[in-house]
Amino acid sequence: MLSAFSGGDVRAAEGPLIDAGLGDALMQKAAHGLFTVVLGMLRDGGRGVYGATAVVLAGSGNNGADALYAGERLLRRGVAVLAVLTSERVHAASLGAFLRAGGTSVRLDGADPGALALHAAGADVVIDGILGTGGSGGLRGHASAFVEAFNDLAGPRGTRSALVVACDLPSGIGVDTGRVDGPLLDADVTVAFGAAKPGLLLGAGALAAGEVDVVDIGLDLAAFTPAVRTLLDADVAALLRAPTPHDHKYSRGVLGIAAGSARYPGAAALAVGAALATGLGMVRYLGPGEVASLVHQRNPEAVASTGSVDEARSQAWLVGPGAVDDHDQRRRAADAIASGLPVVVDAGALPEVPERVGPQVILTPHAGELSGLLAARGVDADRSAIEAEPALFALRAAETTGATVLLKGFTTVVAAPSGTLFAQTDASPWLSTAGSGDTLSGILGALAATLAEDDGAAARVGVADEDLWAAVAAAGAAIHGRAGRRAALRGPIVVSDLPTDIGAVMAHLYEERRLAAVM
Ligand SMILES: NC(=O)C1=CN([C@@H]2O[C@H](COP(=O)(O)OP(=O)(O)OC[C@H]3O[C@@H](n4cnc5c(N)ncnc54)[C@H](OP(=O)(O)O)[C@@H]3O)[C@@H](O)[C@H]2O)[C@@H](O)CC1
Ligand SMILES: Nc1ncnc2c1ncn2[C@@H]1O[C@H](COP(=O)(O)OP(=O)(O)O)[C@@H](O)[C@H]1O
Ligand SMILES: [K+]
Repeated sequence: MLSAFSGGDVRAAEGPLIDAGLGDALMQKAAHGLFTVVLGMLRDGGRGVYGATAVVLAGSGNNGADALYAGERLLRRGVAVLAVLTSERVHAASLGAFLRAGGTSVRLDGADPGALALHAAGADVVIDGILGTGGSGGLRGHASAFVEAFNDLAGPRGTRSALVVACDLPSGIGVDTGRVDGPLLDADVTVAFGAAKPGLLLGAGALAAGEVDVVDIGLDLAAFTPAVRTLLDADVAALLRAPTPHDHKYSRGVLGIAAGSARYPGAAALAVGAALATGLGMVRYLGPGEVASLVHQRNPEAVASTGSVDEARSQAWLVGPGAVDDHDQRRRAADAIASGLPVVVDAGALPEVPERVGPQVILTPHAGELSGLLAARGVDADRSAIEAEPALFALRAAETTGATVLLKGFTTVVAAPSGTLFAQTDASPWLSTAGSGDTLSGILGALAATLAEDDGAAARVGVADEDLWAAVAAAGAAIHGRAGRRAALRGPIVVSDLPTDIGAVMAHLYEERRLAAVM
């Protein structure tokens, strides 16, 4: 599990060490970690170390100091390093050490930002030490002009020649929110000190951070609660429930699915296919006969009926994908939500959610649907406001409804009503295609059905019982994202092919768990 701690908590954890006179040692550890990552990137990129060129962007605070001390270490390995001082003030000791090691520095104010940006764009590595956890709001003044010029000249990440390494976080992102106001340097790698910060895992901040590498600087965060968590493969694998020789189809978990309608029959087929590929005892499909026929063309193993929720005994429910303008499907959605069983509520069923439910109800809105859900409860937030601060609004919805809320997007944010947050950035943008959400809901439904009666599941993944459904939702997003990445290797994603990739991801996860057990 990757756990992110708020900027305030990381500072509080540093407090006793700084009081004990270890502040400088912490900074040296941070700088050493940053230096080590940069060395690795130069070597892996085939650029070599001796004779390489680097630009250190150093702001007024300790973040600039970390970057300058890393620059000092690079100089001693034969890298030519220019420090661009982005503020009027600079940490004197680190600049002194940098200059004594043979570095050159230039102040951004008074210099031509375009010329410096051109130099940086031609360097092998740019270290972004403009702002760290002490920053507030987007980049301002000279730093902002420099970054805009660099982005214009160097081009987007992935195509530019300079590697950008963010020191602790990409300067200018909201440390705790991932909110981005104004220009930023998109990092290839972010080297986070002591712990990841929430902004590295959320929304636009996660996009800017690139790969996140956490360097241990000796902080003890045991007394603090993570602000955001990301499940890694091992966590998802630990959560899964594999069939045992004593199982039969009913004990493995039955998922009832009330999805699809005359208008959108395909959504039902996609959700059923994804649920079966995730693995479970049985899918009971409830819906119009013509939709059931379509489901059966692809998945004859689904058991279909036109009956009610009460007549279809299941361990969990999935309601809503493609279910619009259909009175019977609306009634099934309301009944499933009222059943007290775990239920995944998507798309057309979201308006059926009553004022107050429990965390076993997993809502799966995208930003537009969340806007509608909140508006119906007197909270005014349009789509762009939600996209700018996804965690804030997912939490708001979870607190207001009592449900677990999975907010879809580039990063999937899951909020439990307890306040626990997960963020998953496993997906490929190729997943942004119609029907993709229907497969996510099928995966979630299958996980819910297999884990509904598994008392040990929360402990296996290391969360409190009350947060089990949030962890299940995060695991579903991880599986969906991984399957999407795998599918995208073949070309643009065709959602109806995704079950093959879901099955392969599940096989990989079970294998990971088997290996973990024998180690
Ligand atoms: N503490 C420790 O022991 C350790 C800490 N560590 C490191 O310290 C970092 C935190 O350092 P920090 O607290 O000095 O804050 P940091 O972000 O570098 O600078 C803040 C200054 O920037 C300015 N400013 C603010 N907003 C701005 C804006 N939008 N645009 C432009 N300027 C802006 C503002 O100055 P002002 O503008 O007021 O002059 C403010 O005072 C942390 O991320 C990690 O890297 C590691 O070494 C491990 C040990
Ligand atoms: N830019 C993106 N990068 C990665 N995944 C994305 C992106 N945009 C959307 N997704 C994912 O694609 C799916 C889209 O779901 P949704 O909007 O409900 O589609 P539909 O209703 O057509 O099935 C969600 O799982 C979402 O997280
Ligand atoms: K930074």
